[in-house]
Amino acid sequence: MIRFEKVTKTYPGAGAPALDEVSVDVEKGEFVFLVGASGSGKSTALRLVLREYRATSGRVYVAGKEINRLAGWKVPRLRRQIGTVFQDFRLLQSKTVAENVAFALQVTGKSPREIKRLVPETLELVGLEDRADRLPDELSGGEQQRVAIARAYVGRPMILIADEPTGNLDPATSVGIMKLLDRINRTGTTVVMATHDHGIVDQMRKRVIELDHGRVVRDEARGVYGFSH
Ligand SMILES: Nc1ncnc2c1ncn2[C@@H]1O[C@H](COP(=O)(O)OP(=O)(O)OP(=O)(O)O)[C@@H](O)[C@H]1O
Repeated sequence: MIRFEKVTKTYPGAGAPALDEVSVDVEKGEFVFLVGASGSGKSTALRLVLREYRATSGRVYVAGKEINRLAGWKVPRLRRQIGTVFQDFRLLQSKTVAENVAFALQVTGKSPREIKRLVPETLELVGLEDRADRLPDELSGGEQQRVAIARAYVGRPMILIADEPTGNLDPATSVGIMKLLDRINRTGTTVVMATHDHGIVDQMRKRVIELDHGRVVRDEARGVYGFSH
């Protein structure tokens, strides 16, 4: 589903590359934690998958397509197949929960009928059916992150990318968010999550890929966060 072949990304003006000849292969339906110290290249790897940047060298494949070569006008279609969740939720503050989730479908041109079906279904999946008409600032952090996950998932993407999704949440709330991501993964969605959260990684026992100065230094099935951090 996601394949990096000797991918190097050097930001303009930077000395060392942010990613240095990274090769990894993530199969459809996998759940992968991306770990490593701050600055090790995790976000850069995720942004390459979204074609926010192009690799300086090497190849990035998403669903079999080499996305460095993708024409600019095809990038929105690529991104529609990838849901994204971030540490800071990024909800539209003037829209209700249901409107935030619906908006993700409206911009992709889904019909009002489809939207009417998918939004309540997805809010139920994330356990927020009774919050549909609230505004984001009337919700707890954990609830806001559930809205963000609903918005990321409502279009049924092939891939869900989560960059520090539990970074602003307490441990108990984080566990709930992880259960939700696990449930989404079980529907067949490939999940890649960058995190500093030792507790979560150790508890979930999923594949762990560790980056250090832009290089893959560990890739383990059912791994733990690691001992060196
Ligand atoms: N837009 C950018 N322009 C220049 N350098 C950048 C840019 N984004 C990241 N970098 C550099 O690339 C390296 C990798 O950064 P990246 O954000 O990918 O790391 P990270 O592992 O996600 O870190 P964190 O855990 O703090 O989010 C760092 O040295 C960073 O300073």
